Amino acid sequence: EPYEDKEALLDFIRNIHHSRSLNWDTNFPVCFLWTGVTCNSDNTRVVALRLPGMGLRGSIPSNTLSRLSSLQILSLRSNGISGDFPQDFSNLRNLTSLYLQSNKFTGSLPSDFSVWNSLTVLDLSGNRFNGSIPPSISSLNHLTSLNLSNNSLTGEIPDINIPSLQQINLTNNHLTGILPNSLMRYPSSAFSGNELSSQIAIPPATSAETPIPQPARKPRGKLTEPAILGIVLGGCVVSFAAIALLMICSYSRGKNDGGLPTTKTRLKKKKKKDIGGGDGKSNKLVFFEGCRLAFDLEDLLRASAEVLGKGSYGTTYKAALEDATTTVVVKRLKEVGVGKKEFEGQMEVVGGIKHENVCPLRAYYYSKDEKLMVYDFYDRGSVSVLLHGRRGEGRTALDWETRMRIAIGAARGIFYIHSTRQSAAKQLVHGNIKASNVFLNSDNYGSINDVGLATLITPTPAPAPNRSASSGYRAPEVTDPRKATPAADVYSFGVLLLELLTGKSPTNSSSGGVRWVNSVVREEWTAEVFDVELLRYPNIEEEMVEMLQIGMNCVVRMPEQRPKMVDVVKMVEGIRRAGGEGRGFGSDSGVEVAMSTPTPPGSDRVGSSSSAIQ
Ligand SMILES: Nc1ncnc2c1ncn2[C@@H]1O[C@H](COP(=O)(O)OP(=O)(O)OP(=O)(O)O)[C@@H](O)[C@H]1O
Repeated sequence: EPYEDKEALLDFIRNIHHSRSLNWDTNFPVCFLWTGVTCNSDNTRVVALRLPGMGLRGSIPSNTLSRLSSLQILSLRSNGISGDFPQDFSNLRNLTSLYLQSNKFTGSLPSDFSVWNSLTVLDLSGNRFNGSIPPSISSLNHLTSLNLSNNSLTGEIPDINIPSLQQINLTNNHLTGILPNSLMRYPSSAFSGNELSSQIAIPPATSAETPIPQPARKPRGKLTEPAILGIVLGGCVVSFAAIALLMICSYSRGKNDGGLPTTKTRLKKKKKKDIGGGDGKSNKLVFFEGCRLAFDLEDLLRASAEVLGKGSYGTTYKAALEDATTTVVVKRLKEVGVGKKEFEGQMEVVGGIKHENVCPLRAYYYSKDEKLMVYDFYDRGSVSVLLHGRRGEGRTALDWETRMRIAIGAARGIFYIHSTRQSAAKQLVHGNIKASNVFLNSDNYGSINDVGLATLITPTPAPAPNRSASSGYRAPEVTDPRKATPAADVYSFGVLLLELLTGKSPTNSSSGGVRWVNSVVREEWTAEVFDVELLRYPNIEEEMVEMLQIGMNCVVRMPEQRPKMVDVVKMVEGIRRAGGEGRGFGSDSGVEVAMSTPTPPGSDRVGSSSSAIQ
């Protein structure tokens, strides 16, 4: 814990009015749970404080934030803070980014800027600062962005000769005189709205900031491969899925149904040789309780099937029956690295899970040569498809509400999985959390698929473009996915959150996605980091910033420093609560829901520390 910084933060918040509630509870770990606070890697110091739009009012109490001497990023933008620029901020010598824009600061700018010689971004726009621009500002020789627009600054513009400075905006002040030579290289619109002598022609622009280029979005081709495979393999696949299902169902139903017509028996014999490996008699499709698959062999004979995709664990098929109401997904596993007993034991645990945020496993099949799993078909596709499918082609954007529900549902589902026992001695872990394994349940909340597979299967490289499909989500300490830990799932969930926020898939560039977010967050180019599709929704910025912080907490490098899933659920549910606008999410009690769900057969619940934090 950063004890001294914690005291400084408490002194600050107790002495300033804030209309939005903050979860700065002294019992919560500052570095993991406190809204807006980011710590260094060993959690001894606070390095960033971001409280945009928290309804802060009045002046900043002296000798509070100035004690955060390791602070690098300070954002208090979009509040109603008044009073002078805090003199004691001169103690914040490590500041790299200072965002105080859109407040009600008055008085003159600090006279000696040289104390912040690490500063790269300075935004004091949209306040009521007056007086002149201090020449000492030109000593900030790391500055890349300076925005003093929309204040009441007077006097001449000093010589600001900073080679690193890329953006400058001094518009809408009362500056006079002529523009110094050192600033001639910037667009004249950067100085409009002043009373400068007519040495330069000033176009009537309102914002003069050089637009930050949007990161190029690569076309996402995730759907094309299954489509192509579907076409290429169509013929044989249709027969495979239909025949496989036919055959396995005939095993399971043959006895009950009192025999099969001749034609089907012939098929049965054929498949027995093909996939049963001669031991077909003892193998059958095992349906789980609650499975209402209303198909029979006739239907299956006519079923059309297509490849949905090839993953690291095998090939996934969609099998649609002719009645147009029954569609199932069959996953054909390869390289199962465990024996029949262990496989069946695991399937019983997974099949026993009944939770609204975990996709149900309907049935499985095991023989020496063939291992199949049967799931419901989700016709809207995975979260990966919803997020990245058909970008730029008039697709329906995935709205913020749904992204929040995906995050909350996925968190609850993972927490439930972690609360289930794989065996008497072992907690169940997912091991392969990623957007293509999350679907929407009937309430549009996230639901986790592929439970229990990672630990069973010897991973083999999936075909491109899926080759690195899991690696962008994989925690750095995981070398063998079969040995994933709960903390590794937390990491992968963090990547999923960042993906929901940025609209960017981590799958194409190994951990590049996260590194990208990290670098952008450091600069707090907020509008840049978030998915452009989200910019159209009003009043969600604070929620996005909060989700971003949770994501960042989950992807810290050291596994023991990541929050536990029980806390993640509360944090994600708390995003909306923090907004305090009465727009909650149902019971908003995923933890409690999970805890009170009946124990799945064959699995004991692991105790949880959920009561520790309320
Ligand atoms: N029940 C389902 N309903 C609809 N689509 C599904 C279902 N199960 C899987 N898919 C989709 O089929 C495709 C292939 O899935 P599969 O699980 O084989 O590979 P993956 O998720 O890409 O990788 P991995 O094998 O590592 O999980 C994915 O796009 C996935 O989202």
